Amino acid sequence: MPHQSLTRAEVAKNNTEDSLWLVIDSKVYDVTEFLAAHPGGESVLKQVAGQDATEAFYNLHRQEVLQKYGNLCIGTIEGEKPQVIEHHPGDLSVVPYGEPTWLTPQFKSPYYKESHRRLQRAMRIFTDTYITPVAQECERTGQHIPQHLIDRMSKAGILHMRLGPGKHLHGVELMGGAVKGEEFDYFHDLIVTQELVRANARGFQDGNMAGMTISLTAVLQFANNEEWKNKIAQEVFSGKKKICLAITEAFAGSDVAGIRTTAEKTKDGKYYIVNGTKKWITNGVFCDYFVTGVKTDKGLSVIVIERGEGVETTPIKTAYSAAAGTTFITFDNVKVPVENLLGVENKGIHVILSNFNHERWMMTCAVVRMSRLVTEECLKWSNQRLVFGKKLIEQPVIRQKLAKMIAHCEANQAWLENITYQMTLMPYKQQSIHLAGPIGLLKMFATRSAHECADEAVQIFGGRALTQTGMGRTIEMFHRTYKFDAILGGAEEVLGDLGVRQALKNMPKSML
Ligand code: HEM
Repeated sequence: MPHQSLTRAEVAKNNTEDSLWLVIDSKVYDVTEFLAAHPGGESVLKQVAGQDATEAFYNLHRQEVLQKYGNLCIGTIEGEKPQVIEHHPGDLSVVPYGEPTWLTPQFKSPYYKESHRRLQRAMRIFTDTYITPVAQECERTGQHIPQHLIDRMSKAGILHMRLGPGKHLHGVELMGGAVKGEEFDYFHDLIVTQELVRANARGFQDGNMAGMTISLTAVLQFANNEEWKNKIAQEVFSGKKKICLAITEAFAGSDVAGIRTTAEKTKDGKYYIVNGTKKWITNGVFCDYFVTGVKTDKGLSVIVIERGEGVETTPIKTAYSAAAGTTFITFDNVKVPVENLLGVENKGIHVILSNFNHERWMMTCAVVRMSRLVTEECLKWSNQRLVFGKKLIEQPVIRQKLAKMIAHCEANQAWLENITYQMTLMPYKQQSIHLAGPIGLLKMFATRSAHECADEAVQIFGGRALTQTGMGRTIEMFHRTYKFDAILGGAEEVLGDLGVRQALKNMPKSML
């Protein structure tokens, strides 16, 4: 039926299961054929046949449901204009606190320049258009990221940007010229991470090349052979090959020095023979290269192992989607050329530690943004949900919960931006000296905040926060997965301790 102008009287006539129309936000929907397929059942629709069902609908559904089922819409009520704001790719949230202050029109920020704003706009459109639909599908099915999306991200320079500022960005076209590679700083880096998170799929978020962000950096920084380094960089940045970091073992998590995988040199000194296992390796299932922590004769070393004979990867079932590609790896007499060593033999701890700050900072960017998304969901839901005859938000106890969540999000983003600003002014070595502690404390606090936000959000959403589809699905996912941020990249307790120990190094020797 063509889209038409209809009167409420005409709608009212279509009130049987043979022809069942209803009005939602001044638009008319013919749900006759949809009755049997409606996830909420037939009877509820029959109860509002021929009537205005706007209030009932928004009490139970997200606006996106109407966008998805747009084909059921047959017209608009004569002389009326729909009130509901539809989301278009690239749109900023209109929910208070739905965006950080620098993206809120009435506020200013000293940190962001025009190139940051251009990049943010380009990343938001890209994420909304290309990443979110794939992310949602993969999160649900557990499929790994498809090659076509990797290729598209590679072309847009997103894979390059994920590694943070550096020479690898020079001369690379980034998001159609939104920012020059030479100008790319840690605020651009923050923007890329925070925009990608909005795809709202925690397992996929890690499945989307998280392994690369923490392992290719080590190759670029510590490879001993320029030609070999460029080959790997080219293969990975073009999306043809995948790479991940393989440090953690059943025997050693945060205690990196405790790893047991061994690499013994052959008699001719040309190869390492690697034996051992790795656990919880993000992306490992689909990777070609493994930047691996091993025990050599006098200490810890890091070598790049290529998938081949003796390398076996099996998926590990975790609390988040299999889209992350979390793996158990077995190395069984794997022959690795000694040229694949990164940095200096037995000094691998430097290679591993040098990566940590950026990883932890990136994880903080992500969890802080995700906490905001959850807070935004709670604000929307409380303003839409009717219980005990009034909106949820009219209950003071709900407003208290929202206040706490907002305060955590704002505090974390402000601290994050402060640290990011320091990072833009310090070379990487200085960052390790001065910022390892503050970044550790920030990540610890951000995941404690995530814990608070997840807990309050579940109480606000009730049963829907325990359901993987429908209104509460974002809350259910966040509550199930925020611990990944609290454990990966250094557990909260380890990072808190690091922060205080680093601070103590700067305590004056004399008593104060
Ligand atoms: C064009 C009209 C409608 C469409 C396309 C639609 C679609 C859906 C979808 C996709 C769901 C699954 C949950 C979700 O994804 O959010 C759902 C659930 C539900 N729907 Fe509808 N719906 C429509 C109208 C209505 C109306 C008018 C009512 C009530 C009068 C209603 C009552 C329900 C109920 C009770 C559920 C279960 C929700 C829960 O327990 O969380 N639906 N609907």
